[in-house]
Amino acid sequence: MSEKQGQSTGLVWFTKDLRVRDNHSLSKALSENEKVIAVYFFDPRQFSTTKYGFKKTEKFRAKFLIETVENLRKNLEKLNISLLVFHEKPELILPEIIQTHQIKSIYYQREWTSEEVHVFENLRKKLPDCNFVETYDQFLFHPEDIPYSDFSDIPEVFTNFRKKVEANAEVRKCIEKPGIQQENNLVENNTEVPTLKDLGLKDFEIDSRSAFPFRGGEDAAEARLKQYFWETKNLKNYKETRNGMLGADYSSKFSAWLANGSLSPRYIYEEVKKFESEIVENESTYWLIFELLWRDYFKYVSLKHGSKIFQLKGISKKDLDWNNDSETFKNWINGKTKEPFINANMNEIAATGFMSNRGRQNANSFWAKELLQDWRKGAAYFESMLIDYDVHSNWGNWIYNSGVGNDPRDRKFNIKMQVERYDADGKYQKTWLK
Ligand SMILES: Cc1cc2nc3c(=O)[nH]c(=O)nc-3n(C[C@H](O)[C@H](O)[C@H](O)COP(=O)(O)OP(=O)(O)OC[C@H]3O[C@@H](n4cnc5c(N)ncnc54)[C@H](O)[C@@H]3O)c2cc1C
Repeated sequence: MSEKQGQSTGLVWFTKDLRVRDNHSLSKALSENEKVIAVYFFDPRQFSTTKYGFKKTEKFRAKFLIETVENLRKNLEKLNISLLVFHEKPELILPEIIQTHQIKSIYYQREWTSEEVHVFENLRKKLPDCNFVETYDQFLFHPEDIPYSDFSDIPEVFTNFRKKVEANAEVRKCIEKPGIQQENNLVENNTEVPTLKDLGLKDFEIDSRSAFPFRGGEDAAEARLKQYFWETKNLKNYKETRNGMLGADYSSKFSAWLANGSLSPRYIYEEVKKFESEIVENESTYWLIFELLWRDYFKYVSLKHGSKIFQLKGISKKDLDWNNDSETFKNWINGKTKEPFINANMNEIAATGFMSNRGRQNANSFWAKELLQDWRKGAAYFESMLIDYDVHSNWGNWIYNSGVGNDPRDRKFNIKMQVERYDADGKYQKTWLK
């Protein structure tokens, strides 16, 4: 339905699409309803302790998320849209909101991994009269636009996927930020954004060595893009610097904002195209889009293979022998292995919630292919710690680097050679082995 329903109120349920710009659920709700309100849930399940004994979400991502939701609330308020915020399971609160505000339709980003689907399915059962409007809004290349009619046709090799997508699909244009609504669109809102303490976590100062010294939220994301592209023009050297490990500027650092949806990949794409026409078009400008295609690819891998990405065999048919030694795990996470380079990386993630792509590949390969430990425990630890945790990118990269995914070469990283190539002067290790 594209016309406004008489006096209807639509609810935008924000999940991992925490932005105002280029947000399809928000735009759709505004175009189809007289009034629109919004809601966000800090779901306690996301802050519980895992079977491995650590938090599902550690303080780094939690703080970033709090900042993101505060910023979203402010930006929505400027449009006269209220964001209700709860620290509770959605299925316990949504039915009441639906009733109080006489909501006919709920708009949200479509997800397909098991935990998210479980919540949505539960709600559909509880609210049979409600219209659930789902939109894929996390991709660069929309699922309806890629040249595969069925997800089962997605190739197992990234290059085959990339080439066909690049030749046959286009990135959809961003939609503009919505206009300001009438003041009577606002509703009474006594809800509060929880603190780290409310989520069972301790407050902390950002480590001065952090490669990710940024705040959460759409405003910070756009400021970072402006700085990386337009002020410093770092984008034009991205391909040469992207394998760096120290400082904020060797790579874009877009991942954390992309992961919670405060930055749209289509917006990045449009800005790259603008940069190419106004400043320079080179291998580096292309490479950022190339990396965003990797991001898409892991989403398509999980759409194709479902929960296999969380299972020991991954998407392979390999029955490998995996160990499960708790002392080895402790040494790995505490930076006490025999490899100083791995230790430095593990110290970095423990102190900041961030690790470079180079570091992640090495830490993963060492855990799974050198120590031969259950790769899922390593992936779960990264899920806990990473400020930019994304279910598809994390588990997809982990199966890829552990030999149970879609790396056609099944590489094991030679740590000594990696050090020679990426930390020959030892600066990175000196920074993180203090
Ligand atoms: C074991 C392992 C776990 C990972 N877990 C995550 C995760 O949970 N969340 C996450 O966003 N990325 C993950 N990555 C991918 C990658 O390491 C990060 O996206 C990247 O380091 C983030 O820094 P950046 O934004 O500066 O990247 P840039 O080099 O600036 O790249 C730009 C964007 O491209 C995408 N991208 C780049 N490399 C990859 C990749 N290998 N896979 C998927 N997307 C990529 C990201 O969205 C990134 O923000 C993981 C990689 C490995 C090897």
